[in-house]
This record gives sequence, structure tokens and C-alpha cells, in this order.
Amino acid sequence: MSQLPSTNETHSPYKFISKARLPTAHGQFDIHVFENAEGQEHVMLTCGLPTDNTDDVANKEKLPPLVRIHSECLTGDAFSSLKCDCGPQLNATMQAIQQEGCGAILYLRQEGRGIGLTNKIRAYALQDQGHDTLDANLLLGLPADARTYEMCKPMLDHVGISKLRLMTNNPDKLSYLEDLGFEVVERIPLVVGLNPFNVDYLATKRERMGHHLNNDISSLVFKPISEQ
Ligand SMILES: Nc1nc2c(ncn2[C@@H]2O[C@H](COP(=O)(O)OP(=O)(O)OP(=O)(O)O)[C@@H](O)[C@H]2O)c(=O)[nH]1
Ligand SMILES: [Zn+2]
Repeated sequence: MSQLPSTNETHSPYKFISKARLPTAHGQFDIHVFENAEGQEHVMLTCGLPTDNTDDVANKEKLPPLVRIHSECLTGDAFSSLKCDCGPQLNATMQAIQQEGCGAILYLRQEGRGIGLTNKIRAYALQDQGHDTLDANLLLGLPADARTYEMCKPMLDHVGISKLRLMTNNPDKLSYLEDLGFEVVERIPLVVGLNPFNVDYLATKRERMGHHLNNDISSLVFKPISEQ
């Protein structure tokens, strides 16, 4: 079995490396890359922040920026997998930030809730046999969620965000950010991309992982991809 990087050991701190413009189908972002001494990378997309050369005075009048902390999901983000809600969540976040004209997406390279791609596919194989997303991790001898969030601090500090509105259904992300000293003034629910293949996954996240999701996910309307 491939080794799970130890999340308990102290990683060297992440440093800002470079920033560039990134035109996307959803609009213009800046992309910032951060790296630590071990060569681990994380990415942040921003738009409309004072450091993106916008008018500082105008920004002071606005609500705190929208922020999304998104964990890497190759299958959902790149391959449009229907097993999870990651792809639609990423798209919805990019659209919301563009609509509002200000915000940041921290794209953390913590594939598979931090267990890595290989182990996530092993977990998917167990899910094919009927195990849910949490038990599949546990059966592999891995934590249900191996992610850490300490890298958010240098990333958000770099663009001067201390107060924010967080787009998530995951209560852990809120408490981690607050523990890091950030003021989360609002949690914005992000319930998109429900489909017949991920309804059980989302129900498990609600029932066993404490995610803020509708009590009756099955009552949410399933929208075909073309309408999402
Ligand atoms: N181990 C494992 N990881 C999964 C599975 N399905 C999705 N993932 C991973 O779960 C993570 C989803 O992360 P986020 O999009 O940040 O979502 P979240 O923690 O559920 O919280 P939200 O902010 O509410 O979306 C990604 O790293 C996915 O690769 C699964 O069945 N098993
Ligand atoms: Zn996913």
C-alpha cells in the first residue's frame, strides 16, 4: 500500500512562489502558487482583492471576501465524476466569486481527503462492494479525513484576508480557520451537483461526518449537468 504522508508531522512552512493572470471560462482570476521546502504545492485563485490591483478604497466598503477552501479531487474536478459533488462545487464557487467580483479559492492538494489518489481509488473499489465513503477509508486502515489546514494561514495572509465569508458545508473547515485566527463572519452553504450516483455519499457526509446538508437530500431536485 502506498504510504500516507504523515499529517501529524510539522511540515515546513509554505511560501509564496509566483502569481500570474489566469483567464477561465468563468472569468479572469489571478493564480498564486505556494510551496514548502519539501516541494509540496498549493494553489490559490483570486479576483478583485486589493492585491489584484483593484481600488483599495472601494474594497473597504464591501462585505468580507467570499472564500472557498477546496480539496483536490482529480476524478470530480477534472473528469466530471458523478460520485461526489466536487466539480459542481468548484464551478459554482468560481461563478459566485466572479459574480461578486471579489474572493479567493484555496485549492489544496489534499486528494481523497488527504489519503492521496491511489488510496482514494482503493477506497472507491471498496465502495463498489457496498461500503460507504467513511468505512472504506477505515477498512484501508486510514483516517476518515486526513486533511490539515495550516497552509491556509500563509496563503490568506499573503493576500491580506483576515475576515471572510466561507463557502462550505463542512463544519471542520470553519473551526480550523477560526483556530488559525481568522474571523469567519458567515458560512455560505454550497449544495450543488446532487445526482443519483452521489446521493448516498452526501447522506453519509451529513449523517456520519456532521456536514450541514439538507435533512432530506433525496428531496433536493436533481438537475442534469447541462442545467447546473
Ligand atoms: N477518501 C475519499 N475521498 C473522497 C471521496 N469522495 C471525494 N473525496 C475527496 O474529498 C475531498 C472533498 O473535499 P471538499 O470539496 O473540500 O469537500 P468537503 O470537505 O466535503 O466540504 P465542503 O466544503 O462542504 O465541500 C476531496 O479531496 C476529494 O478527493 C471518497 O469517497 N473517499
Ligand atoms: Zn470529489
